[in-house]
Amino acid sequence: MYKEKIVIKVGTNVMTNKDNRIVRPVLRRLVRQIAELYERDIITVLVSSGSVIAGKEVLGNCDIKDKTQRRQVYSAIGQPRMMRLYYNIFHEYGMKCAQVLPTKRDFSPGIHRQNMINCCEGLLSEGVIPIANEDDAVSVTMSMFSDNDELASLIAQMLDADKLIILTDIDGLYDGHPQDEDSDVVKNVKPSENLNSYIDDGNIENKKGRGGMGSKLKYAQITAANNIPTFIANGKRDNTIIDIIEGRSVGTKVALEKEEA
Ligand SMILES: Nc1ncnc2c1ncn2[C@@H]1O[C@H](COP(=O)(O)OP(=O)(O)O)[C@@H](O)[C@H]1O
Ligand SMILES: N[C@@H](CCC(=O)OP(=O)(O)O)C(=O)O
Repeated sequence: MYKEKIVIKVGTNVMTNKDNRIVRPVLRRLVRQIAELYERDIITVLVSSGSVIAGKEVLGNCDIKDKTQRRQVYSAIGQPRMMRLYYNIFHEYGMKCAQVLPTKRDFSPGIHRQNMINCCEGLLSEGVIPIANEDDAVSVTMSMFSDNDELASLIAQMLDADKLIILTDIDGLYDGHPQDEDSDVVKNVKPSENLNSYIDDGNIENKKGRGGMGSKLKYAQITAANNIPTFIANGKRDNTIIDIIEGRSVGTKVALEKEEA
């Protein structure tokens, strides 16, 4: 019914500045491109991180010592804040959005998975953009995704998307340390290639989000192996999504077939 159905994942690092504040123009640029695609009959499912950092904006430091409980609390506070931001911006563009908060259980074969499919397909059929995030408030241990890169990959596969675009704060996968002058963005990657030696996620404990580039590469390769071309690209740049859709060489493309250089 639409010409194309794509899944876009936006990470915490994309939407925050160095002071960990959410940067509204970044969200506005993202929604502007989703609205432009909608006019071209391309519908988007958005997977957005940000609830934990948004909760920190509201609450500041908190006294809860347990890490899991702290994440639950920050996220429960921050998720409606994220949705208010998105709701208002989509509204400015004359569009509607909706919140979908799955846990990993919702992807096990059976009724939960079918409920998810029904909900997402129903929203899309009404021209409403589903905005998914892990339900961090209740998802702990067994029901947790490794991060939203995994959630985005599962949604793309579940809905048989035409493309998955993983937006982060860097131009793509680099073939060495990203800050090293000799490192370049790897343009094309196959699902079977082992490029783990390129990954340098450092001290993951101190990160704002959860995933790291290792996770993006892993889930991009899993998604691409299921015949869904997947892009890892810079969401801080102005027109990244439109450039990818129009076939320009942007970021790292992970796909079964490599493009000619
Ligand atoms: N080989 C690599 N190429 C690009 N980025 C890398 C690489 N190794 C590690 N990284 C790190 O991965 C980060 C992006 O992942 P992450 O922090 O999870 O972002 P997000 O919040 O967008 O999910 C980059 O900012 C970069 O520091
Ligand atoms: N679900 C969490 C984000 C988890 C996550 O995967 O973060 P990121 O690596 O920034 O995409 C949140 O909304 O804060």
